Amino acid sequence: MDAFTSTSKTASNEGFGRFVVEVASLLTLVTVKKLAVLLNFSPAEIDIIERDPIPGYQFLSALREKGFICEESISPLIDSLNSSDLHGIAENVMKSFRRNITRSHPQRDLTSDIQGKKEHFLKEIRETYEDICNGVQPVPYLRQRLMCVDNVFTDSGLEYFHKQGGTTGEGMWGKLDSYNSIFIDPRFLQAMVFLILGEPGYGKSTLALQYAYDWCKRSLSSPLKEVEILIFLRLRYLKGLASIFSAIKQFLLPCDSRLSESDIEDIILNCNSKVIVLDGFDEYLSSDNANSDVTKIISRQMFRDFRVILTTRPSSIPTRLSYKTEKLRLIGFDKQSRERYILKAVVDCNSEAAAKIVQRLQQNPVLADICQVPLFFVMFAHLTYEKETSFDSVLDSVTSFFRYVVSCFYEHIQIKTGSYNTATATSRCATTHHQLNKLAFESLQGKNQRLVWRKDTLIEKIGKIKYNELVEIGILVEENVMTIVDDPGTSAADHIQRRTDVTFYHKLFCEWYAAHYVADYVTGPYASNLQKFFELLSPFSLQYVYRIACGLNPAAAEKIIHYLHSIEGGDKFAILCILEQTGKVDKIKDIIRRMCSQGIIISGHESLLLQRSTMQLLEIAGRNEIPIEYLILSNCLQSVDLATGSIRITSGLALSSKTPVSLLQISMTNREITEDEAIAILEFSSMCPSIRGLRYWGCVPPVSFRCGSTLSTLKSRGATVWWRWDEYSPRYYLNLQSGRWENICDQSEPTANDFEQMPRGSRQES
Ligand SMILES: Nc1ncnc2c1ncn2[C@@H]1O[C@H](COP(=O)(O)OP(=O)(O)OP(=O)(O)O)[C@@H](O)[C@H]1O
Repeated sequence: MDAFTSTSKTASNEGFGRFVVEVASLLTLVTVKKLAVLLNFSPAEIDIIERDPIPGYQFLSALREKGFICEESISPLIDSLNSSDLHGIAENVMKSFRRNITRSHPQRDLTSDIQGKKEHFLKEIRETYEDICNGVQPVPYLRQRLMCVDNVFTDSGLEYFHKQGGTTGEGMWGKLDSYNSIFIDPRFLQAMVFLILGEPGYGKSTLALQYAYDWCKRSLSSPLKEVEILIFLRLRYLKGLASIFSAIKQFLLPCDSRLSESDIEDIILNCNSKVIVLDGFDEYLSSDNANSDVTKIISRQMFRDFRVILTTRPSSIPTRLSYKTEKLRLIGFDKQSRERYILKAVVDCNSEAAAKIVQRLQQNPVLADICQVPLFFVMFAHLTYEKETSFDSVLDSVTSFFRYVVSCFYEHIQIKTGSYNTATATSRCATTHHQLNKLAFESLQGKNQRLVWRKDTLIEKIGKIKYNELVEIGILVEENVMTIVDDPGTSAADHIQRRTDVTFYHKLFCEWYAAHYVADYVTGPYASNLQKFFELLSPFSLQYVYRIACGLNPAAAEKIIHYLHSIEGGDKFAILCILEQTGKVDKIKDIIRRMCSQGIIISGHESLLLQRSTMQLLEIAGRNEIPIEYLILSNCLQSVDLATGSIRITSGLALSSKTPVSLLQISMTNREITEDEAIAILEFSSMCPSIRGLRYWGCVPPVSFRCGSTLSTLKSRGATVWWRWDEYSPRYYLNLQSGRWENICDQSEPTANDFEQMPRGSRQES
């Protein structure tokens, strides 16, 4: 029994009765009928209400009988008023409830019963989590088919950063068995803060929600069943809120909860095992000041006995993190995760239907790479299943994928409303959204990202028609939120207010519209100081904005790629942008030439998409006879196939011997190279007419090579073969006559002992 029920049984009915009478006068017949339908009243029940001389009273009595309202809570009534956009009435109902019920419970002393309050608090936050967990929408327009996170969540792989270099920040990523490992793996016994990183759409919020679900349901398989309290907060809503207790009250408790912020503080102090999940630091960045509670929590100046899970994009890591922080990252969906997702969330275990979806994905390798990103894959899988048609083969870039997805949304809604024809679907989808594009761009700027708007403000900016359309499609999502108004002079009854806020279905949709703005702006008449313009949006935090802008407009691509090429670390990114342009590279040949002249690296740590894009860049270079100064294959060698003249890298992609590379470097610091591999690489190099140099780095090649014809081919071409352990060790070159290594300084041959003594184990990449 909780603190409220223990006293409410003795509470006078008077207060509640007065409340019912007051509220009955606020509810007209039209309102009552609307609410009754929302609350699933039967036609017969509605008929009785309609016939009553005071329908509001009859309706409230029925609500009371059905248990929808009682002295403890009137949430269903408030929620249905809010979802009918009757916010004014909802507020007045709340005021009446507070006025009458509080007055009729003068003896209610919550502080005297902390245990009761705790139970009540846990019950209330569990209910909130249940609502959120049951509202997962894999595709925006499928609102009628909300799913429970547990029915879609696929444990796709979490890696943790294993520190090796003390304070130097060196280390390696290793895979964890499951998302629950952070609570049970002995390596994390001391860890108090878990920083979970993930690129856009990689599933940070979904994972955070799954933790909330496991705790809420006390899932038997979850270590969270032992945890007494779990606080789950989405940081984007906490902007401007300094107090965590205020945030908990505002976002986790029902609007009519009688627990105060200080109650919450007491309850939390009195809990034993505690976890707090803070989702989306990247959307909170601007509020990251030393005085905010969130900052204090993640730096462990507050809630020290909490285990903290913080999710963010890799480009937005908090500066004030506790030294007891473990870094983890989400790695996206591999083939197995994708298949598991389809079976679990799309086809209801129908393996034949699942195979069809997988087959469609495999038909297009670029699409398969894009679908490493769970957000994209999930939309692909559901749309493919829904539409029963193959995805068009022109889906060869993120831009074309997004364009297709958005057009599916429009098409769907038109079919639903009976207004569908291909022409209108396409033209409505292609309609320019200048205001929305601008708003999206501005909302992503700098550290002041702002991804939630008030409904009225947004309507004012983009117009009611467009607004309604985007809400109907599901690209914009309305949310009822409770706010606490602390302005001087605010009466107690007005302290808590409700309003409708709006956000994008997913941040990537905001980036999609912002990309349109970028593409238009940089090719428009006002594009004078582009450097300054680009600095407004960091390309590294918002890669999709730039990639999509390139895909939308080749002229914009030219400018963006020029800019990326001029900034540190922009080259790799520029490759992704180049590939968004679906093959037309004439205008950027000079940039490709410059990139190739500076050398290209393919690393095993990179995403499959980046590897594929880099490979495509090499192909473009080959087709256009652009020489590549050097190519480093770093920790990504899989095998060498001499029959086809190719090197296969770990992602499964192949490098052809026709690639016009001058110097090839094989860096292997993650494992030893075998003798057969080293010889095969040498033979591969002899097959590449352009190769003038081969370098082995960080590995121990064979003592000698006995492949006379290969060596003489290389010699006749004037090629040199080098070997070096690391930048501090001696450099050896291969005598192409004898097939033996010689020290470059004194021509001495390394002894067998020298080879033996080479340190083994993982080292830093060159
Ligand atoms: N592990 C998963 N299991 C099932 N679905 C997932 C998973 N991860 C992501 N998804 C799907 O991808 C969508 C996007 O994921 P989510 O919003 O969690 O990404 P995010 O990393 O938080 O993105 P962002 O950084 O852009 O906010 C989800 O709505 C969900 O449909």
